[in-house]
This record gives sequence, C-alpha cells and structure tokens, in this order.
Amino acid sequence: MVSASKEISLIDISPFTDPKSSNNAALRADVVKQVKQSCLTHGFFQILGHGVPSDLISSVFSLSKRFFSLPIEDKNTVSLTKAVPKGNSNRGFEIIGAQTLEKGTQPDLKEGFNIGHEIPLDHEYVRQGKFGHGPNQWPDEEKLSLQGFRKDLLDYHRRITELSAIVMRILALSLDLEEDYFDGFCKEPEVAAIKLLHYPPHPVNAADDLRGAGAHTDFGAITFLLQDSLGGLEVLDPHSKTWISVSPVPNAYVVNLGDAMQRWTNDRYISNVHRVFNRSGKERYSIPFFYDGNLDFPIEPIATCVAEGEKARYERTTMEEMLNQRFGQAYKSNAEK
Ligand SMILES: O=C(O)CCC(=O)C(=O)O
Ligand SMILES: [Fe+2]
Repeated sequence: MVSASKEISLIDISPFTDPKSSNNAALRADVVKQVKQSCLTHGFFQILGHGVPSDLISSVFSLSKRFFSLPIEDKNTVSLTKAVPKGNSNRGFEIIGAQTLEKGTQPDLKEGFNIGHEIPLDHEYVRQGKFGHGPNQWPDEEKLSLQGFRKDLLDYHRRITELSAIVMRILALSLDLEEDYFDGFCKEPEVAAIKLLHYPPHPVNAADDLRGAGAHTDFGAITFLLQDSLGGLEVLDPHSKTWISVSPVPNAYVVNLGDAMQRWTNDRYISNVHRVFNRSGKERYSIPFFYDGNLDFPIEPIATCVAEGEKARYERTTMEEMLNQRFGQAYKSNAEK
C-alpha cells in the first residue's frame, strides 16, 4: 500500500540562506527543530527557501531531457565504459539496467549520467586509483544540440555543493554540535556527484520484480533530489512498514540522510529505505546529488549521540570504505548475471 506524503515535512530553510532573516535566532532554531524531527522519524524531508535559482534548475532539467532523448549511439559517445581510468571511474552515461539497487530484483528500469567536480587525470584521487574518480565526460554540445550543458551542470554542482554545506550545518546544530562540526567533511567537493536520471514508463504488465529504482538506502551523508511533477518516489515508513509516496513540490528538494549519517548518529537518525516506480505512463526525470565528503573522513558514532552506558553500534570506518563497498554491490549484482 502507498499513502500520500503528509508525513514528509516541507521545511523553509531561508533563515539559513537568506541574509534578510539570517540573524533571527528564533527562526533558525525552529528550522533546526523541524529538521531534527524529520531525521528522527523518516530520515526524509523537503526544503524550500534553499537559494538555488529556479531558472538554473529548469535549465538542468531541460538539458537532461534533451540528453536522454538522443539516440543511444550519441549517448554512448560519453558511455561510462569509456570513462578513464578504465573500469575505475563512474563518470558518464550508464544504460538502462546498469544498476540493481535491490538484491534479487531485475536491473533498474532507469538510465543515468554521472557528473562530478571537474578534476584532471593527474588528480591525486585518480592517481591513487580511488574508486569512481576520473575526469568528467562531456557530450559534444554543438553536434548534439546541447548548448550550455557543461557550463550549467558545473554551475549547478557548485550551487548545490554550497547548499549541502549549509544543510550540514543545520544537521550539526540539530545534534547539539558546533555549527561547523562537519565543515571538514567536504573541504573539497571531489566526491559529491550529480546523477541525471531518466525513468521510462513502468510497463503495465511488468513482472513483480521490476523496479524503476529498487529499494535501497543512500550510501553517503546526505542526498538532495529534484524530482519532476510525476511522482514515483516512495519511502518506507519505519513504523507501519508501508510505503509513503513523496509528493512533488515545484522547486523543492527532497533531502534524505545516507548511511554515513546513520552511523554518525548511532542510529538516532535514519538512513531510510526508498525506491521508485514510474507509474505515470510518461517519461520521468529526477536529479539526485549525492553529498559524499572527503574519502578519509572518519565515520563513527559521534560522542553526543552515544548516551552514557550506551554502546557505540558501529566501528570506525571511512567514507572511502563505505562507498567502495556499496558501489561494488550495486554494480556487481549485474556483472554476476
Ligand atoms: O529518482 C528518484 O526519485 C530517486 C533516486 C534515488 O533514490 C537514487 O538514485 O539514489
Ligand atoms: Fe536513493
């Protein structure tokens, strides 16, 4: 059963983004309280007042639609299989079925395009063979009528990275930490990545084990998702174990916590299970941004999240170890088939 999403709060974070209200302590405290409540219950909320320009959001959506509507041969000019270093970079276009996010289901009915911070081939993460890292692949804008693709996507990457740092500050405050507690986590935005996604309509007679995106939790710290007006994102309600559909709100971000946040908070905050079915009968587009910080940043329960007498539920690990393991699983389950 899927119910509507009044459970997922819509929070105006402008007291943290708009200089006009940013010295109003009461408004800021109210935002922190609402965010905390959402993190404790669903690990999902939506935000408005985020400051990312709506014309940039529209442009990124329309570039994404133009890209995915190209013939497969054109999309394959920037195929993930051509990314360098070979086999180790996840920058570029991935075909329908490249990922299987839920074990035991068919490969996901979605195609994607991964774009990260612009890094050169001699960047230290690339030289060290860190998984997923390589230079971006850019389509030929003139030939494929994608003028502005690179500029707008990089602009978007910069804006959403800035927003992520602000939301991490709100999260730090919600955990009774200094506002700048997580600042070191994303000193350099190499790891944070945009994923353009396209979901064809879910076939009416599809087998039971077909998903747009299979049930999963997100790998990193926090995800900022733009979804179009069609809906289709579902979040598991941890109490009733029913699926809640996340209603699209124009220009709002769906924000959800990833596994690193659940570990930091010793399970107080939830990295919640979610999935996608595009039952709209139309082409669905969404744009997640995965805010995964510096690879060597330690991930272990934070002292304020472990009460006296309580045990830390997780060993110390790093962002790199967490990402390697989860990425490996999501792509490996296909390779094994
Ligand atoms: O497309 C969506 O609405 C969600 C995608 C998602 O959950 C993911 O890529 O991790
Ligand atoms: Fe996700």
